[in-house]
Amino acid sequence: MNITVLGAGAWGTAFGQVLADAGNNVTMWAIEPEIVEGIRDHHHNGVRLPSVAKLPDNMTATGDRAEAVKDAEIVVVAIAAQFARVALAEFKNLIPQTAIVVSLMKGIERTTSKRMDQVVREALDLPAERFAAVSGPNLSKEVADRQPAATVVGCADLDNARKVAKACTTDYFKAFVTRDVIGLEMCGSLKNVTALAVGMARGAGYGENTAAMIETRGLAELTALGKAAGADPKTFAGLAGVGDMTATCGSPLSRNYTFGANLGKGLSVEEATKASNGVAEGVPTTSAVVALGKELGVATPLAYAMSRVLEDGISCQQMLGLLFGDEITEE
Ligand SMILES: NC(=O)C1=CN([C@@H]2O[C@H](COP(=O)(O)OP(=O)(O)OC[C@H]3O[C@@H](n4cnc5c(N)ncnc54)[C@H](OP(=O)(O)O)[C@@H]3O)[C@@H](O)[C@H]2O)C=CC1
Ligand SMILES: O=C(CO)COP(=O)(O)O
Repeated sequence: MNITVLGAGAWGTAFGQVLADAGNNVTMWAIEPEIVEGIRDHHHNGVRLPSVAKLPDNMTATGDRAEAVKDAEIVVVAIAAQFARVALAEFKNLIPQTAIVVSLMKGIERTTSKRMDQVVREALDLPAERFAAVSGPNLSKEVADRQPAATVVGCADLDNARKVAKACTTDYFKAFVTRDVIGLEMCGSLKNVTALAVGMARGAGYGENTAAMIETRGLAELTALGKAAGADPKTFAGLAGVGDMTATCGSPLSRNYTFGANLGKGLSVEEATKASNGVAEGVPTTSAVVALGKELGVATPLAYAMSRVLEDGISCQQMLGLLFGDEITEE
């Protein structure tokens, strides 16, 4: 198949390699000429994925939007979530009417509290059956190293989910399918907020008990919010839920975990942003989750506590103190 990936960041490029390894012709679109030239002329993305010495031969790049998508059967979107709407507006009349559009993004739009399925479909005026989300425990560097991993492809039309899953299946990358797009979106976005908190606790020197407490309460929070948004509770126990929570909250390869760890070590939000090796989606997503919780009538103590860290600079101990009320409750 001809597949175009919009955004040659770490995950966009690593997923592009998966698609190329699966036998597809892959075109990466990027704004920065340095990235385009690197991938097109040298099969290397030295800016965002330097660990891969040589990207596959069936992977090229362009900075021209029309050229990028003109023959695409699948268009994959891997742009930082807060910029997706603006970036996609430029592709609205260029993407073929038959193409399936796949989002790899894990974030909630801060200005609207909308999930990426909503943002992408609104920006491109796309029917539900032509939108798919991909979410799972997929730290980009490990996937780029071709370490065994699995993911979940969600689409309202299960045949289209299968088409996308087949397109990204290799001997090291396995894709499952689901109809639960909302569940995938909620898992991917909210685990980033939890990873910020776990990272912060680790950076402050706390151990396994504290990390497990935050992860478990984070999972409870994302399950409650996801259910209220219309997700299937089963999704939270799967790869995109518990799976991604485990990977992201347990690895310094995660930008969200590392951002949190830097806060825990005493860096300011500004300093942690400067130190970040790519987008930490949990940062802008945190306040969007708090707003979404209010909209859906679901308590979001973890997201609220992290929003106080990000907005008011409260300490790790103060953040942890906000996770629980004073009264004794059932778990
Ligand atoms: N890295 C990972 O392990 C995983 C990441 N994800 C998700 O995938 C998404 C992308 O992540 P990743 O590739 O790692 O992030 P990076 O930080 O490596 O790259 C961000 C990408 O967004 C692009 N971008 C930013 N602003 C704009 C804009 N205004 N217009 C167009 N493009 C823009 C960047 O382009 P430029 O380089 O030109 O600035 C770059 O391609 C995120 O939502 C992330 O949560 C999901 C699973 C795994
Ligand atoms: O989503 C991820 C792994 O599944 C990557 O997490 P980060 O965006 O925090 O690096």
